[in-house]
Amino acid sequence: MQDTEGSNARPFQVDLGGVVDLLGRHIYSGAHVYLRELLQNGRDAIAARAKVSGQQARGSIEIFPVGTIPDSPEEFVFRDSGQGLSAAEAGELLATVGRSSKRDDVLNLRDEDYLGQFGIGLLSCFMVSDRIVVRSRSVHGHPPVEWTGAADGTFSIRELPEDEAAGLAIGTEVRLSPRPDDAALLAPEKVLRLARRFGRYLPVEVRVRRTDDAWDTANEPALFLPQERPADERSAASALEEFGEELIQHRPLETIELSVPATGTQGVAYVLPYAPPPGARRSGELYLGRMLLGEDLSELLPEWAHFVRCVINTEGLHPTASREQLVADEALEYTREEIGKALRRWIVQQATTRPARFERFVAVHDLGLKSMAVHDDDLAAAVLPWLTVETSVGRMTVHDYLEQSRHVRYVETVDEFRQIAAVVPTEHPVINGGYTYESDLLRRLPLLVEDVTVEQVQVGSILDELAPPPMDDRSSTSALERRASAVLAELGCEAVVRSFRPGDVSALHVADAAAIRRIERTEVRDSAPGVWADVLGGVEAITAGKPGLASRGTTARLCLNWQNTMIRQLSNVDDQVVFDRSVRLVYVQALLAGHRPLSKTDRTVLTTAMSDLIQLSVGVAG
Ligand SMILES: Nc1ncnc2c1ncn2[C@@H]1O[C@H](COP(=O)(O)OP(=O)(O)OP(=O)(O)O)[C@@H](O)[C@H]1O
Repeated sequence: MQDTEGSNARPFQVDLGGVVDLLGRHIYSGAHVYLRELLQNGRDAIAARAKVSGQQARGSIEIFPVGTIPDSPEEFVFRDSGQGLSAAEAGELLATVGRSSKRDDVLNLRDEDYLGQFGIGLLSCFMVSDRIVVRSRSVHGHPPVEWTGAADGTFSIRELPEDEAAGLAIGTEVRLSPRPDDAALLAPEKVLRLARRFGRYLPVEVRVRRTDDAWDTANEPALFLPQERPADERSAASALEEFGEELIQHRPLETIELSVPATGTQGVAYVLPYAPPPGARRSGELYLGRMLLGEDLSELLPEWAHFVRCVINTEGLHPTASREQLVADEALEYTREEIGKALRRWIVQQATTRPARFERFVAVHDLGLKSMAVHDDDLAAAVLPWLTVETSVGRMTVHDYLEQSRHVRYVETVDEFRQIAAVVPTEHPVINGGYTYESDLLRRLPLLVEDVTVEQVQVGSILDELAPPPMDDRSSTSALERRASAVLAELGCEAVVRSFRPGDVSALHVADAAAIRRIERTEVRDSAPGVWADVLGGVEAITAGKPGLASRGTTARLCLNWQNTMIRQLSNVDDQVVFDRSVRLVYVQALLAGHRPLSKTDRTVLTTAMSDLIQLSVGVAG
């Protein structure tokens, strides 16, 4: 192995301009983070001073945006009352990229009392200024010091004579002279906004100087943390609710407290009073050591937690170098799981102890709850009874359905449901399992609720449940079936006659999933040109050629209702043209009643049949 300590060993050279460019373009989301990094250094220095003195003094940060210092209007000044730096510390810490006093370099761990750890934060000031001047007076009594760093990669240090350091209290002052293009980022309004955004919950006082020599305070109580709420329970609850209202711009439906002590994570989840759009991000506010880390909580919240907006502070999780995300480590995974458990616990508890309020919650977040319940048996068992389903006798909760019948019948698709919903006997309603997650949940019902059986109903079998016409009428109905089937053959449909309620439904168009797919293929093939039509034709040929996939049994059926007066009259029509056109109209009407879109052929059938019938009746009348 080569001896790196030999005479050939040389230190790495760092191109400061390149590093700053790297920070600005690839690590930080923008130059505005310079203020966050300064706030964080100030906060850490104040924490370090409190450790040294053993006192819990609050400490303060004062920011003078550009234009607020009368004799130096071009300058931006940031002051903290932290522990300060000696000349030796400034030389070592401020000018060494990657050197931090806040990390255990052996274990490479962040000291949890501090936010910094990477030793790059101060460099972010070079994104807005070509020069950084740090003046500092150490709590340890060292002489005051001035460190000046330049964007060209050079720095100088000098001890400040007391007359020059007059007015420099214990702590550190950072002076920036913004480049003209970046001056707006250091102007009073912007600075106050950034100070509030990143630092409003910091445990140190943060004040921003105004042009009229007054101060604005950036701090606000972190009401999402229990220790910062008013002592009396009522005011605490209403303060928390108001806080949520400001966050989500609506009155939250419910408020859920979150706490994961092992990672020092605490906060609040507000239940949204509206269903978020599908694919909405899990957003909110995430603070690390009470400083804003970001607004995207997708790493910290379980995937299904779309129905809440959270404000969370963590002391124990680790930031990435950008300080805008969390490191995906075990601690993060553990915290996400614990938050997931807390949300689930809340749901289960609400379902069992506060049914009325829970019903309100379910009404808004039905879909979100279904998506959660699909992967979680405990949750599913608790919430399923409260979820609503569409049945052939109207919308109802699963609980109400089970009150009527412990045998659950459902169809797999919305199409199938529409075909048969009108004719299913009311005493055995069928559930529409075609909506997202519904069939999955229904299939698992017997595992979750005692004494329940589930049956997936095929539309064909519903047809079989319908009564055949009375024996006495069989010769008429058989003839009707034969004649109507002949008319419908070219439409890929077969006629059957049954007797069912309600009598005003003249016919049902019944096709199971395979038949519907075949019909759709045919429709697309007929309207698609060239290659695509050939491909679909090929599929047709394959399914027709293989016994297992044979299109026999995938034929759609038109089920004529013998209880319907018009159908009975139809069986007496001798005129073949009138019969033909009428059957076609009944067919299209049944398609429309089943909410099936009309294909080009169907539309032609409809218009031709209508105009023929009109001509015939005009002829009869004339
Ligand atoms: N205001 C300050 N008061 C006292 N020491 C400071 C101050 N600002 C910076 N330092 C010292 O300089 C070191 C380097 O600071 P820098 O902001 O570059 O990195 P960091 O805060 O350690 O880590 P990070 O990159 O995560 O912010 C700090 O670790 C700290 O010891």
